[in-house]
Amino acid sequence: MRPTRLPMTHTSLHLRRFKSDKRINSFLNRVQGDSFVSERKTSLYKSRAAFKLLEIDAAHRLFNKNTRNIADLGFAPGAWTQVAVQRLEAQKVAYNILGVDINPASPVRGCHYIQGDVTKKSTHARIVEFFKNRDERDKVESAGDGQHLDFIMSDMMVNAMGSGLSDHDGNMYLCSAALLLAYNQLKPGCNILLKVWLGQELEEFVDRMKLMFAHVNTIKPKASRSILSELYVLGKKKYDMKERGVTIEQLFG
Ligand SMILES: C[S@@+](CC[C@H](N)C(=O)[O-])C[C@H]1O[C@@H](n2cnc3c(N)ncnc32)[C@H](O)[C@@H]1O
Repeated sequence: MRPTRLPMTHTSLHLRRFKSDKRINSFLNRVQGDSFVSERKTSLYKSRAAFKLLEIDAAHRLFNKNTRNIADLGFAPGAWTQVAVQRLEAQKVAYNILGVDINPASPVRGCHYIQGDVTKKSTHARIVEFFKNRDERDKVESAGDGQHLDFIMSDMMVNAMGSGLSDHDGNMYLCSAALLLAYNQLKPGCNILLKVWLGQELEEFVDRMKLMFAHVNTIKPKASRSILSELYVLGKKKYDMKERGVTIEQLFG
């Protein structure tokens, strides 16, 4: 009998990372017993990541009438954008959501997507251009020094196979790139949500965030598997960097 082939879902793509049958079986056992994966199969979300964001939103009200311009960094396959759309449409908020991912992806209906590496200056320039054009079209004034973003969410994670960095180091690098975008483009008073990976640089990273945000919370959603070193950090109410005298050098060395 021919072996049953798994469909090419996100899960099966992950399976390519496991070399032995033993590791594949142990992964499958874990995933098959995971209620959030079962829930995803019956929901419309593109990945189980949606449930983490739904949980954080339920506790912190991330999406509201003041979150019009949103950058979704590490967008693919798009579940976080789906959640944002759902939450904003429920509140009748007009939105501009731009998904950015280093890998190819399809945009979510009503939103936009660009393929780009968030650690590259050129990608930041494309993000700024997108929101600048949207604000001009919608006749919305930018804040401070031409800031356009109302919320940044980043679920970015390095591909351990290709980056040559450890999960923690790679993740810290991505988070710094997201924080730099926030320094330059997030409006004062606005929030950022970042996926972080436990490790030795995390404390220092959170301290840096405290120079930028009035409140910084560390969150472990139930939907994030407990065995993973994954956490989320929410920076709330960005300070006005100029007014506070916080320089880019202080933050990024
Ligand atoms: C956990 S997945 C994100 C899942 C997504 N939040 C969702 O709801 O569907 C992490 C994503 O980060 C992306 N990523 C990793 N490094 C990146 C980089 N340098 N720039 C942009 N995206 C990156 C990966 O391609 C991957 O799609």
